[in-house]
Amino acid sequence: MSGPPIHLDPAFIASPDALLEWLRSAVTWDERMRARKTASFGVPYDYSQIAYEAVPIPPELEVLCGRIEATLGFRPNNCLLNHYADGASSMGFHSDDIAALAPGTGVAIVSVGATRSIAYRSKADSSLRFHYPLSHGSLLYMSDAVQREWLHAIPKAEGVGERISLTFRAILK
Ligand SMILES: O=C(O)CCC(=O)C(=O)O
Ligand SMILES: [Fe+2]
Repeated sequence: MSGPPIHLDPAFIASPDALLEWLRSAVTWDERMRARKTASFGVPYDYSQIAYEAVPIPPELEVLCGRIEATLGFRPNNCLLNHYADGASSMGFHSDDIAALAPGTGVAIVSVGATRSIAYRSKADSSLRFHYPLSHGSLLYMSDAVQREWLHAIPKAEGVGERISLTFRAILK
């Protein structure tokens, strides 16, 4: 049985330490969500029942939008950050809202900090499960087809430190 047709590049970011340092110093975190801290840059976006206002994308993230465009063929206009303080911070099984995305685009996730696993469960057969490590500096791409056919989650992990995920989308305006 084959897993979800994801694209995973474990070494997409040349200097992930510098990106993590910049995020730690520059980002003002939103604490409206109980499970983890978030922050949104770019066009307004409603995610998980929270409305994020428009915030200019800083140059440090625009560079990544350009690299994602060169690699995946679409330019994101929103970057939603998730801060997992430690292994107790997690995200349950879900699929992302694809109705809000530009046609033919998906969700690109850059990870920095502690390696966490992303778990997939088939919507058609819940016994069909896969997981992949999201390492410091990696890029994961999930097409709209992945979202239609699979759920994904970031399970709890014992004894790991801080991780930040940067989720890039081309939101329809
Ligand atoms: O933190 C991650 O890598 C997963 C993020 C995610 O699934 C989401 O923001 O919808
Ligand atoms: Fe997601």
